[in-house]
Amino acid sequence: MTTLSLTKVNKTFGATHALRDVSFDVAPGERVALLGHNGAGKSTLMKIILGLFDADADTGGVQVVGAAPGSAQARRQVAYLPENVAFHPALTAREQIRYYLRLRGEPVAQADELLERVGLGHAARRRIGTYSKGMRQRVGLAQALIGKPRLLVLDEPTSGLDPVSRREFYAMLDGLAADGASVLLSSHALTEVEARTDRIVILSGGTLVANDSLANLRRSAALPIAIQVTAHRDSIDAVAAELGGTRHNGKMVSLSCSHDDKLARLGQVAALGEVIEDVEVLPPSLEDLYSHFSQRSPS
Ligand SMILES: Nc1ncnc2c1ncn2[C@@H]1O[C@H](COP(=O)(O)OP(=O)(O)OP(=O)(O)O)[C@@H](O)[C@H]1O
Repeated sequence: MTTLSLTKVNKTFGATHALRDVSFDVAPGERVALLGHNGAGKSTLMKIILGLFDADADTGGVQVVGAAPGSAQARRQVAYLPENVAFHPALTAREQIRYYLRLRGEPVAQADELLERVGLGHAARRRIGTYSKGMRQRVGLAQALIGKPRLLVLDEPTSGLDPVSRREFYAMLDGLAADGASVLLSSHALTEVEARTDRIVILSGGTLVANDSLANLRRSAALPIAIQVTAHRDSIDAVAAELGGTRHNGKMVSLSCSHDDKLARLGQVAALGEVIEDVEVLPPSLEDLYSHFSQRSPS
């Protein structure tokens, strides 16, 4: 069974068509990045999944762990982490998580294990008012993990975190996904989701314009691949004459080719033998793909 199933979801606010016929599924254990420019419809879609907004009547369907969004069954299985979490500054993380456990009818003894799991075991008895933003975000994740949710909906979960905290945050998500939880996260930080998610969904002006793995998006976009060839210094003229391309800094030649021509182009480079010092193949980045697909959006 899919964890999340969206079929032709529509949402209008007066004259604003925030979502138009958006359809995609999320499977158990899948990590899906939801991308889109400001106002693309990401938060609206998340709020529909959480049952905070109703989709329009002409929507095909929304199933959250097999139930209607916002129903008691769906709410038990879905966790939400907003971009900016707010907790009582005078409480310790342990007190705060125990409080939420009590509200959810779960044993309060789980608090220590949850905080340990998000890397806050050492600070569990410190007041949240003394925490950094990254630590507060971890308290939010510990709260989201109460009741072992099957779907985690995370709105810009790493915004404002430093690079190390971001990496640690994604490592925690990897562990949760490996245990079978599905993750749907929105982000504007393209480079970090590039490596840490299984599938990319791009919304543009409320319309879904891409929904696939990075590898498949690269194939379907067919954007040029860059090859950077570094020659030994006294050989650069010969290398440039043989390969063409653009010369840089007296040592390097940049080539651009299609996916289908890549191996033939690399063969030409390899045939030059010892005059080549190094070769780097740079596939289109998620940023390139994002611009490509976002611009293709129907108006
Ligand atoms: N409660 C609301 N009332 C009226 N219009 C709304 C409401 N919520 C969202 N919208 C509009 O719907 C569109 C989609 O907004 P949404 O907040 O979903 O975008 P987003 O992709 O989350 O943007 P951001 O990256 O800036 O958070 C926007 O045009 C927004 O102005």
